[in-house]
Amino acid sequence: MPKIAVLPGDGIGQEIIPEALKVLDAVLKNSGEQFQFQEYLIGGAAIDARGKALPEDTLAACKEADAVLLGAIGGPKWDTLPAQERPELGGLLALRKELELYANIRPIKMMPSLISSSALKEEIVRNVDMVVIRELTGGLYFGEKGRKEHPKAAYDVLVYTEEEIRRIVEFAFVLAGQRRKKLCSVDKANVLESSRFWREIVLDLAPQYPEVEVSQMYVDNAAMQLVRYPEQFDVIVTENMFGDILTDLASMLGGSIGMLASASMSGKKGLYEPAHGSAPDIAGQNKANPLATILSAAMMLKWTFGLNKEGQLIEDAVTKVLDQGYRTADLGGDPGRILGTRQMGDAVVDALR
Ligand SMILES: NC(=O)C1=CN([C@@H]2O[C@H](COP(=O)(O)OP(=O)(O)OC[C@H]3O[C@@H](n4cnc5c(N)ncnc54)[C@H](O)[C@@H]3O)[C@@H](O)[C@H]2O)C=CC1
Ligand SMILES: CC(C)CC(=O)C(=O)O
Ligand SMILES: [Mg+2]
Repeated sequence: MPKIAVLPGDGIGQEIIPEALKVLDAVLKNSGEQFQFQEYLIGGAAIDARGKALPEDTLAACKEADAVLLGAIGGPKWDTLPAQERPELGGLLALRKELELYANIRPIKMMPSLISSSALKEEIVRNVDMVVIRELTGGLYFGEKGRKEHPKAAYDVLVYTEEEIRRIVEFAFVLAGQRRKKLCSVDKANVLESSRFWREIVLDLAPQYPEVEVSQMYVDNAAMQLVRYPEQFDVIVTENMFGDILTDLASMLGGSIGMLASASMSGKKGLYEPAHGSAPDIAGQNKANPLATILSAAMMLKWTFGLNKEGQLIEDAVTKVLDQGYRTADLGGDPGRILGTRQMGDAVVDALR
């Protein structure tokens, strides 16, 4: 039986994961598919219970599992720990590296019923339909970091090997070939040597994908273009930190960070998680939007298990609930139709029936 390691993590991670499990249970029951779900600790919860952010049994279970479903990690309680011990570097980033999840896929698509939730005007966001491919196990987040004395200083090194760039750019070319065949590589090649190297590799690979129209854009311009004219983008491929920042920005085109699902892949194996964090400001209040996690679970069914019909059923159920006017607080809308986290999970389950 396929195994799914479930890692709720911290803050709203504890509230959104049960909703995704509820929805998965409903859709899998109808289809007769069986999976084994097992929960493990990660992040601050693991530090508190076990003294480290990524305990051995969690890592072993994630390596053995066919897929990992994760909520979110981190929070103020653990912010004063040394960087390597924190839930972020010691937990989630260590897990991504251990599982070699180099390709992070973040789809941003305007759902017609959420146009009024977007941060931008209708005519700008109406046709937004893009995927950001973020390199996830290299770059600035994984380079050497440290402090120096005399004079006091701190550093984080941005380094990429040729192989790391090649595999993520190839991944993006292939995906672009399956979509509208437009790839935009985002970098800072006017300043960074690693970006100049990245550009060379993009140009080297481009002739192998003649059907894909490729462009290169500086990251500062890309941030502006995402707000000015987002429908120009089909697939974006970019460095780890650039992708982290640009996708939080782009999430608001689609209505809320609470809608942005993600898959982090290495072959068929994947870790599925919402793009947002543990939202300490609303944790424990039944206010978090569980839809990014529910949509990440749909991505899991499609990308790891090839259950396209079941994944699509979940996506259609989410669309139906939103079309009916139901919202979580982050999406705004009619105050009479604002649901809590659990009630939104229930509404998606109802819509599956
Ligand atoms: N993948 C992960 O586990 C990530 C973890 N983090 C960690 O999370 C903690 C909080 O980080 P922040 O910078 O505040 O980012 P965040 O994404 O947790 O929250 C930013 C803002 O978005 C709101 N928000 C986020 N998700 C939401 C949802 N599902 N529904 C409604 N509103 C939502 C929050 O209430 C907050 O106002 C930090 O410890 C950070 O390191 C941050 C990003 C990703
Ligand atoms: C722990 C963070 C670096 C994670 C994050 O912000 C992200 O993956 O989007
Ligand atoms: Mg982020």
